[in-house]
Amino acid sequence: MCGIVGIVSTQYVNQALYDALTVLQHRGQDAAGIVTFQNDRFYLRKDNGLVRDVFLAPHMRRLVGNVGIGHVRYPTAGSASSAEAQPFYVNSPYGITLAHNGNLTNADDLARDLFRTDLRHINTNSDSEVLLNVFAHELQKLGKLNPTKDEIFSAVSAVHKRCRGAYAVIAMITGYGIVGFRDPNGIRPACYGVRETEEGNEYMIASESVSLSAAGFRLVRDIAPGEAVYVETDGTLYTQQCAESSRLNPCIFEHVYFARPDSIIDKVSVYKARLRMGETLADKILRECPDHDIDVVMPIPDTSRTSALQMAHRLGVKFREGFIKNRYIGRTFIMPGQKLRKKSVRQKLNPIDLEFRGKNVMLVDDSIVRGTTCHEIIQMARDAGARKVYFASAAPPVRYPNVYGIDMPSPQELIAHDRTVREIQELIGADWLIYQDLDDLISCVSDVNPDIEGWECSVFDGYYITGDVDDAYLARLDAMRRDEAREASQVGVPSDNAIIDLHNDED
Ligand SMILES: O=P(O)(O)OC[C@H]1O[C@H](OP(=O)(O)OP(=O)(O)O)[C@H](O)[C@@H]1O
Ligand SMILES: NC(=O)CC[C@H](N)C(=O)O
Ligand SMILES: [Mg+2]
Repeated sequence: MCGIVGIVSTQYVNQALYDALTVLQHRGQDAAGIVTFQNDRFYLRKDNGLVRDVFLAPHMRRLVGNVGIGHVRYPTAGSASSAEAQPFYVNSPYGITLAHNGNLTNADDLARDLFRTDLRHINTNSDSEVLLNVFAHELQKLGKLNPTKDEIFSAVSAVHKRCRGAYAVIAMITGYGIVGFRDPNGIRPACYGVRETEEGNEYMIASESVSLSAAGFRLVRDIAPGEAVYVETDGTLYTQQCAESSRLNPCIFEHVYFARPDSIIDKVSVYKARLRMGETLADKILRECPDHDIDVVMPIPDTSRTSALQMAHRLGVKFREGFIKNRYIGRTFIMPGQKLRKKSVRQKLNPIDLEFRGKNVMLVDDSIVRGTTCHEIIQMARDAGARKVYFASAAPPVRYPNVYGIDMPSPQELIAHDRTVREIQELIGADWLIYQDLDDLISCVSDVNPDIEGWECSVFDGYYITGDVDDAYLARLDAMRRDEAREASQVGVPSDNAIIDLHNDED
C-alpha cells in the first residue's frame, strides 16, 4: 500500500514533497523517493529506508525545481531491492517518471508485450516499471513533439485498456506537468487539492487528503475512477474521464487499517468509519452475549484505538490503555518477513500490568491477518495477570489473498484461511474471539457515503472485482511471493548495499 504525491508549485517543491511523504509514511516503510524537474533535467533520489533516512540535507539541496513527485513503498511485486524503489524513470518520450500505488494483475503479460511488440526493455520485476512503459509507449505512439492535454488523456485511456488490477498513479512528464489517474474501479485512493498564492494556484495530488491538509492545500475532491487530472507546470489544471466504463469500488481495507484516521477518502471520513466499526462490534457483542463479564476494553495500538474507544463507550465498559506503544517502531504488518514482524510486536507493545491483574479484558484490534499480533498480545496479557482474555476484531476474518496492493499473497499465511472462528480462537489462545460481520463493516463505510457503488472486499469474501483473478493466478502468486519462497530466493543474493541499479543518485 504505497503512498504517492505530486506537486506543481510556484516555488521549490523539495521540502513540500518530503513533508507530504512523511505524512504518508504509514503506507510504506521500505523505500522512499523524490524526483523534481528544472531546466530540462530530472533530479532523483530514492533508496530503501524511511523518508527521514533516505533524504539527507545534501540530497534535499539538489532536488531543485517547482514540479515533482514522490513515493513511499511497501512492495507487492518484484523484490524489496532499492533498484525497485520509486519513482521509476523512462527517457522516451519526453522523459517520464512515475509513482504507483497498487498492483497490476496482468503485469507478466504486459511485460511480454512490451518487449515483443512495443520493443521496450523492462529492467526490474516491478509491475510499476511495466505500467510506466505502457503509459510511455502509448504517449510515444501519438508521435507529437509537444503533447497536448488531449494526447496525455488519450494515453491514459490506452493504459486503462491494457492494464488490469489496481493503480493510483502520478506521472511527471518533462517540461509539461504532472498527471494523476485512478484505475476504473478506483480501488486505490487518490485526491487533489489547491493552494491559492499571490503567484498563482499550486496543486497537490496525493494518496490521502491528510497530506494536503498538512501542507495547507484545500481538498478539491477525489479523482474519480478512470479519471485523469493533468496539471501543467504553469498551474493550469484539466480533468477528464478516460475509461470507457468505470464504477467506484474502493478498497475497504483502507478504512479498516491502511489509511490515517484524519484522512477523508471518497468522501468517507476514515475516523468516522472506525468509530462506527466500534459501535457495530459492540452491538454484536451485546447480541451474542448480553450477560458478558468484560471488565475493561483495551485497544492494540495504534490503528484500533478509534474503534476500541467507541466500542467501550457503547458497551458502557471502562476503556483503558493497557499496552504502550514504542513510538520508534513502525507498523509491523507491512514489515518484510515473519521473523521481523514477530520480533517487532514485542518491541513495539509493552503491557501495564496493573491494568490486567485479575481482570477480564477485551482486547480490540482493527484486523487479524497472519495472527502475529494477537498471538503475542494475548500471551502478554496473560503474563500480566489477566483473568480472562477476550479478543475482538473490527474487521471480519481475513481469509483470501489480496492482489490489489496489499502484500497478502498466500492463503496459508492467513490465520483465518480454512478455519472456523472457534479454531482461530484456540490457535491464538483467546477465551473468546469475536469478529465483525462483513455486512456490518460495509454499512459502517457505506452509510457515510451512500454514493459508493460497491466495495473491494476480496480479502473477506474472495471476490476479485477485476474479473481476471482465477485459481491459477492465485497459485502462481502464492508460489512466487509467500514468505518461504521469498526467503529462498534471497539465498546467495548480495546484500542491498551491493545492488547496482539505474538512474539512482549518488549517496
Ligand atoms: O494479524 P497480523 O498479521 O499481526 O496483522 C494485523 C495487525 O497488524 C496491524 O498493526 P501494525 O503494527 O502494522 O500497525 P498499527 O500500529 O497501525 O496498528 C494491524 O493494526 C493489526 O494490529
Ligand atoms: N503497495 C503498493 O502500492 C506497491 C506498488 C508496486 N506494486 C510495488 O511493488 O512497488
Ligand atoms: Mg495494529
